[in-house]
Amino acid sequence: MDHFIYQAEELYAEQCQVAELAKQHGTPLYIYSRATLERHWYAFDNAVANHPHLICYAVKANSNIAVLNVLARLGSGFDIVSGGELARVIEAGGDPAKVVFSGVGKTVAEMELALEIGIYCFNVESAAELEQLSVVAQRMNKVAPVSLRINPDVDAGTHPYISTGLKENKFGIAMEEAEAIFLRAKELPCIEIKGVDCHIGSQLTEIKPFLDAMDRMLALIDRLAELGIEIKHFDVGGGLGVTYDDELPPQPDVYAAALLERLGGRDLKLIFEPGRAIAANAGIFVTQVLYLKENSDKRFALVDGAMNDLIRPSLYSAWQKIIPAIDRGGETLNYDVVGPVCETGDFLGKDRQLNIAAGDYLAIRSSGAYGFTMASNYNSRPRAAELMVDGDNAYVIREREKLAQLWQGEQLLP
Ligand SMILES: Cc1ncc(COP(=O)(O)O)c(C=O)c1O
Ligand SMILES: N[C@@H](CCCC[NH3+])C(=O)O
Repeated sequence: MDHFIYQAEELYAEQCQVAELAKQHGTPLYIYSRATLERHWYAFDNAVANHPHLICYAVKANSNIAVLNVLARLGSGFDIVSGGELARVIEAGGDPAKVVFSGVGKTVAEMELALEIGIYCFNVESAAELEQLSVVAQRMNKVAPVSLRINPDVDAGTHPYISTGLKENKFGIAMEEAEAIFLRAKELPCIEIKGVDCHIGSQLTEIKPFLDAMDRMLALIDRLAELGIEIKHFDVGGGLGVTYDDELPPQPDVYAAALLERLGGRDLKLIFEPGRAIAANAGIFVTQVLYLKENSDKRFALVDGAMNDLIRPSLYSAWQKIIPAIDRGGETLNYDVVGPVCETGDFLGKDRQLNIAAGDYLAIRSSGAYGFTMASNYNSRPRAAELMVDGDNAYVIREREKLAQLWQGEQLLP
């Protein structure tokens, strides 16, 4: 069920009219739906209800503390990749005992913070990181719970920039080295082996690469058992895709059922790290048309939102649906929807059929994940405001940045 639908010609976010919210709060503006976030989270949790599991929402997708808090209230765990994300989880009321810490470049300070707070486990991505973590844990008189992230070398069939499970990618430990590094981990007194993990890429729309990865990981788990290394959990990572256009990715229940079948009777807790599948279609990005302009044979809609607010189209040539907040009906024209940033690559969508006039509001759909979290202040543009709707209430969950925040922390020379 979609919570961003038209009632007559007006687009609604749950029971709030989008154009009204835009008028009231200004644009550019992110709007998230609480009901959608919750429904998406439960889709994962219910899919594995009969098996020991933990759903660790990938904070990088959308890290607003109100979003994290909504999920924490459901009992969600969190997948983090920095000390900053850990701090957000704590601020949002998340349970550190349900946090997994991924990432190829954890610093000593981040390790210390996570050990101090007491997280569920570190997803260690190299032999060097394991040694560093062991030193830090020993110094702090703590035991670091770890999983080793293994690179299963499967082709996720997604955009090269968001594919992570191939040998040539920087992520994880090569399968050939896995056993040796596990044996080393077993020797280290301040390291406790908990599990294995993998994450092969993002926006996967087929189940096969997940199953290929799982087969390789389960074979590894069996080999480790022969070496006397007991694996308690298997973290399958995130990566399940969403519908931006006409993709038909497997739903979480179908995906989970396939994984559970492959798991056989193994006594392994399953951890999932979904980001996009929970947040993307729980959000829209709203922008106002400033000007319409025609150059030779091209028509442009210049809007007040830009690549600094939503970089996916510019960075990955990602396609996201663009719809009017109030549908005028009638004849449409072909537009490139572009922002005010001084880059040719600053566009939100190309070749879109729209019937619009200056002043109209447009909603860019599927913007709840990797939208605001990838925003910047490029061109000294204050970052957008964020709202969360909950039924017929809308809450400001992040104020629009003020101009003075642009140079906060900067200093003139004496
Ligand atoms: C280790 C890890 N886990 C989870 C995710 C979340 O991925 P997605 O948003 O595709 O579910 C990512 C990002 O791709 C990741 O790198
Ligand atoms: N930022 C990417 C996803 C990257 C996933 C990070 N591991 C996107 O917007 O599609």
